[in-house]
Amino acid sequence: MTQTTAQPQTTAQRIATPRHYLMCPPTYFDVVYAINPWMDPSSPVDTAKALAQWEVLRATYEARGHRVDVIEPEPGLPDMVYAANGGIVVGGRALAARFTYPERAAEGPAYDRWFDTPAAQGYRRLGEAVETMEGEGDLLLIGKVLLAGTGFRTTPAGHAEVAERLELAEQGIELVPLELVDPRYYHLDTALSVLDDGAVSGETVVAYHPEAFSPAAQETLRRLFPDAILVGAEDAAVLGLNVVSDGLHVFLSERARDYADALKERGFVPVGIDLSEIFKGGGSVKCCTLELRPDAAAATATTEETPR
Ligand SMILES: CN(C)C(=N)NCCC[C@H](N)C(=O)O
Repeated sequence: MTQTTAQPQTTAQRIATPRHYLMCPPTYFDVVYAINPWMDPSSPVDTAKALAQWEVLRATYEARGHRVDVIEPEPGLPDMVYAANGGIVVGGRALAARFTYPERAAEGPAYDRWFDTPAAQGYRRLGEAVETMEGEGDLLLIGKVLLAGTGFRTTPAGHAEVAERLELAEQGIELVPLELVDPRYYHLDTALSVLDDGAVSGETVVAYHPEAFSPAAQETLRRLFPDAILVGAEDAAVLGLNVVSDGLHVFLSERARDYADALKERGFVPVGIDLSEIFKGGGSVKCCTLELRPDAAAATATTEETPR
């Protein structure tokens, strides 16, 4: 069970900061192969319903003031809706994914090409990864730490390539590997939510399902985040941890009830979303959302150069 208490556990001020997201409509979404335990090709998918649910998610972000860009979906790539897997963008540097399974291989080049479009102006296109690396599925930034999942998809060599090509050391970012051990939680973002990077509130907050991690990774998480929200089996099993947070609003599966209560106690505003069709492919809110993080230094320089 998710650990909750009756009283608010924080005095920290939660403040939403505007984000830039990339999403891909589920126009060609289907479950025609099984590469994770959630996928059952014999169970029918209602693509029109998936599209309607996805539109609600997009509109919900926009209503909260976030910018959403959309990548053109490609026929024959039914998992392309899971934009978070398409790459990783930190400090304006964009590295496209290299997928584990051949069924998704063509998504890497598709996401890479998007970084050459006018909407991607301001982001530096680094091309595709050479090593296996499934983007924000396994790589979650919190402040100056990049939490990096491994065990099922992204490899340690993929982590090393990310560190080098995104120039993490130069950006003052430390990569922290975390081993996943339960095949249902095959990507880091199915087992851990980044809720607050502490930039505004001064309090870094994550939530995670401890049993999804190796004993060593659990120890690392306890050390880094002693006040984390621990999410129980029931909420984890509806992919409740697969959330997007803007520092105040936490967009998550409407089925993760205890987790939503725990979020309220910590001063967040949970925003429940129904993605029941997209869930059939083994993903939820976060999977549909790639966060694009501009180069803060370049943005500051541009602001300073702008005549008043
Ligand atoms: C949390 N994220 C981004 C994900 N978990 N992605 C969903 C990927 C689903 C796809 N069928 C696959 O197995 O690759």
